[in-house]
Amino acid sequence: MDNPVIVAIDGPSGTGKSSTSKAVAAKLGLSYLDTGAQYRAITWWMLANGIDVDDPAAVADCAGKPSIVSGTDPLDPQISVDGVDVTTPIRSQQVTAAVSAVSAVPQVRARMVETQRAAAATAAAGIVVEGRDIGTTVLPDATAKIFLTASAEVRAARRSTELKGAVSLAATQEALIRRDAADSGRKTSPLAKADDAIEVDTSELTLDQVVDRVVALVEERRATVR
Ligand SMILES: Nc1ncnc2c1ncn2[C@@H]1O[C@H](COP(=O)(O)OP(=O)(O)OP(=O)(O)O)[C@@H](O)[C@H]1O
Ligand SMILES: Nc1ccn([C@H]2C[C@H](O)[C@@H](COP(=O)(O)O)O2)c(=O)n1
Repeated sequence: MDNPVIVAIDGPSGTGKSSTSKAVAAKLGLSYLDTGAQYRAITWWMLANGIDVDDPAAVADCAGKPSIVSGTDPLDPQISVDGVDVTTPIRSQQVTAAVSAVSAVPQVRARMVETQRAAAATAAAGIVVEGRDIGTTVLPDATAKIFLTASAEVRAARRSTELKGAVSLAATQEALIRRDAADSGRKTSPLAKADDAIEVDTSELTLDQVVDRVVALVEERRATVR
């Protein structure tokens, strides 16, 4: 039997990690884990419980309290906190604005990384894991590591379309750049491309083209490690 294939997909906000990862996992018959959703879920819990997200000590004290359960079906990725389905509320502007601060706290990261490694270790056929530090920290021995990029203009335009113009293009771009700076600048496992990751610039590619390219890269890597 083939070894489970582990695919790490990292990159800044809005580069297409989630869309690509879900489609690649579905095509290859693999599980899927959205680690950003996990950081959003713990952030949602902190906000719901009145924790000051700008106080790292307060966040660290509570890091072990919520029980977070992530689904790994690429066709229906769900996430719950203490039994509450938070798949939709974790996408709110309030959570988006607070998630970089919460995810910079080492105690939060330690807990999430443990659950992420456990999910990868128990995925029978293999898994596509997306985030910011998967190739560098969480799964450094992944079969294939992909780092997605796209220009800030393209990423903001994509998000703006998704938000149906509810927020201005300029404000969307500014928020993306601010979040990337916070995620790249934190001390503990910042957003970074692993030395052995393959960079795919998605600016000029359709989603289908990105998915085909990533599937081909995974198949190539799989063939060399078989
Ligand atoms: N290659 C592409 N061409 C056009 N639109 C795309 C492409 N890839 C993704 N999109 C769209 O861009 C938006 C952002 O994509 P997605 O949520 O997959 O990015 P992400 O990197 O996971 O973002 P985040 O890190 O903020 O969660 C979505 O609306 C998605 O449909
Ligand atoms: N491996 C990860 C994944 C995500 N984060 C943080 C940083 C992001 O701004 C935030 C939300 O992620 P998104 O849903 O936009 O992919 O979560 C991280 O630190 N490490």
